[in-house]
Amino acid sequence: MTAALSIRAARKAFGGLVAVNDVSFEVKQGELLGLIGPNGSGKTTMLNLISGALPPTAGEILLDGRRISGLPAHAIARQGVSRTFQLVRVLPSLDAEENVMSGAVFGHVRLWGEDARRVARVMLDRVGLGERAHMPVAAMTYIDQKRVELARALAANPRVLLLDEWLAGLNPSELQIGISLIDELRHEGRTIVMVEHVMDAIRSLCDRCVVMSSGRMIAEGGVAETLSDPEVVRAYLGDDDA
Ligand SMILES: Nc1ncnc2c1ncn2[C@@H]1O[C@H](COP(=O)(O)OP(=O)(O)OP(=O)(O)O)[C@@H](O)[C@H]1O
Repeated sequence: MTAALSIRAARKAFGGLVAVNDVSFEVKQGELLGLIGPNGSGKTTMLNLISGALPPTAGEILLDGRRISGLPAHAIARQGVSRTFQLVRVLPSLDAEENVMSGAVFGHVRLWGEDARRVARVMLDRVGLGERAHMPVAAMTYIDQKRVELARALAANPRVLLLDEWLAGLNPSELQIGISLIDELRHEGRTIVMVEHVMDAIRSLCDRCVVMSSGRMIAEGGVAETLSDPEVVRAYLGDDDA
C-alpha cells in the first residue's frame, strides 16, 4: 500500500545550519506518528517542509505517492495537508466560525458560502466550541484559540493533519480533553503527524514515533521500544524519564 506521506532524504539548510539533515520516514494511512526530539532538533522545520511553508534544500516529499515538495503552501493545502502552528495563528478580527470557514474555503475540498458554514459548525461542535461560534477569537482563551485552529485544519478535510505542539501550554484538565480529542481523530482513521513534548500524550496516542536530534533522525519505531532506545534516552529524555 502506498504510504500517505513519504519523506525521502529531506534536507533543509539555513546557511551553514542544517536544520533537517537527510531525514526519511513514511506515515501510513490512518497512522498517528509522533515526531519528537529536543528543542531545536528540526521538528517544526520538518513540518514546514511537509506543509510547504519552506521548500526543502534537497530530497522529496510525497503525498499518497505524488510529489508535493516544491509546490507552494496553498497548493499543498489543496492537495490535502492541513496544520496547526506552534504559536497559534488565527485571524483575530474574525469570529470562530469565520476562522474555521477559511479552512473549508482554502482546503482540500473547497467549499463556499453555506456549505463552508455548515462544515465550520460541525467542526466547532467537534472541538467543543459550538456555543461560541460567534465569539471573536481575539476574546477567546488560548486553549479555545487552539481549538479554533484545530477546527479550521479539520474543516479542510485533510488527508494528512500536522499538529505542532497542539497540547503545549494546556493545564492538566485541558490536557486530558486535548488528548481525548486527538484520540477521537485517530479512531476516525485520520492520518496525523504530531510534534509534541508531552510524553504522556506520545505514549498514549501514537502508533509509532520518529526521533530527531540536531537535524538527524536518530530513531524510529514503536513508541515503547523507541523511547527506551539508549540513544533517545541520552539525546532527549534524560535519566529522569528513562
Ligand atoms: N527560518 C529559519 N531561519 C534560520 N534558522 C532557522 C529557521 N527555522 C528554524 N531554524 C533553526 O533550525 C533549527 C531547528 O529548529 P526547529 O524550530 O525546526 O526545531 P524544533 O525541533 O521544532 O524545536 P522546538 O522543540 O524548540 O520547537 C534551530 O537551530 C533553529 O534555530
